[in-house]
Amino acid sequence: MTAISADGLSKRYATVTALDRVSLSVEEGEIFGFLGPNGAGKSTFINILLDFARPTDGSAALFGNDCQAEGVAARGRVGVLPEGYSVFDRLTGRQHVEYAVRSKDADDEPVEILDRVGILDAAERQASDYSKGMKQRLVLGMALVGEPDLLILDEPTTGLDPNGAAEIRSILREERDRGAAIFFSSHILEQVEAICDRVAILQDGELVAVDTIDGLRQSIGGGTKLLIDVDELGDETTEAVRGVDGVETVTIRDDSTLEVTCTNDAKMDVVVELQRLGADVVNFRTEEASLEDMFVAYTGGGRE
Ligand SMILES: Nc1ncnc2c1ncn2[C@@H]1O[C@H](COP(=O)(O)OP(=O)(O)OP(=O)(O)O)[C@@H](O)[C@H]1O
Repeated sequence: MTAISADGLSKRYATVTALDRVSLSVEEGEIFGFLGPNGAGKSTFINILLDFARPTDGSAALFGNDCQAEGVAARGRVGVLPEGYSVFDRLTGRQHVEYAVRSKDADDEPVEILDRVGILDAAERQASDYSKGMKQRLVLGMALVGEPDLLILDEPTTGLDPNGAAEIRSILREERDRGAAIFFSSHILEQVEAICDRVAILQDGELVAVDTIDGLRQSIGGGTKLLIDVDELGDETTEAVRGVDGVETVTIRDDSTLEVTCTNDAKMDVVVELQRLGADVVNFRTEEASLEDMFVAYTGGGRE
């Protein structure tokens, strides 16, 4: 079933178009990554899903329930890790999860949830004394209560050490494998690349790409990037390569290596252009394009 569907969703503030006719859908059983530079409109999109903000045009639905007109029903099957979450001052970790179990009318065992998110040892401590990463694990644990059919997570791994981030990724995979949809925004491209089935890239309120990671790779040049070592690199060389038909991005690595993402057809043209400029090509190899390369290709350089 479709977990999230947005249809021509727009949000305008006085002088800013935060979202511009965004249409997308997220299905149950998939992990969907939501990427975009600062100010692209990611939080606005999530806020409309949760009915913290109202769209100017278009509509959004969760499991077929309109997020605004049927907000309570829409959010009934959803677990949320919001952007600016906070914890209650005097409650322990266990009491937080007990509260989530009661308010969702669920039957989860709080101790099992705390164990799953790796903070069982701190179950009886006041959550206000938890570290940032522990608070984040706690709020994620509360989101998992009641086996939601959709998890909406804002930056679920920020603030966690690498082992912690890997643990959270494996929880998200387990949730996906039991059939839930996971929709999350992230600054950490490597993490999105590691677990997402599909990715959306948002820029200036517009969706510039929605695809699998492999699909994005194909569309920016057959999935490869060229690494060309040249004896001398000047601005004019970079500019000339940028002007070759089919070239998407050109960056310089370590002063003497050109990194070029381009269509398959353009690969030879790049080398021919370098020779025409009199550059001495010392070495030439290809590498799989990373999500970061694709993000740069789609957004023209902005990175969160
Ligand atoms: N309440 C508001 N009033 C006016 N403008 C707003 C409001 N909320 C958001 N905006 C503007 O809408 C645009 C999108 O903001 P949004 O917070 O959705 O971006 P974001 O992609 O979540 O960014 P970040 O990664 O920095 O959190 C920005 O230009 C922002 O200034």
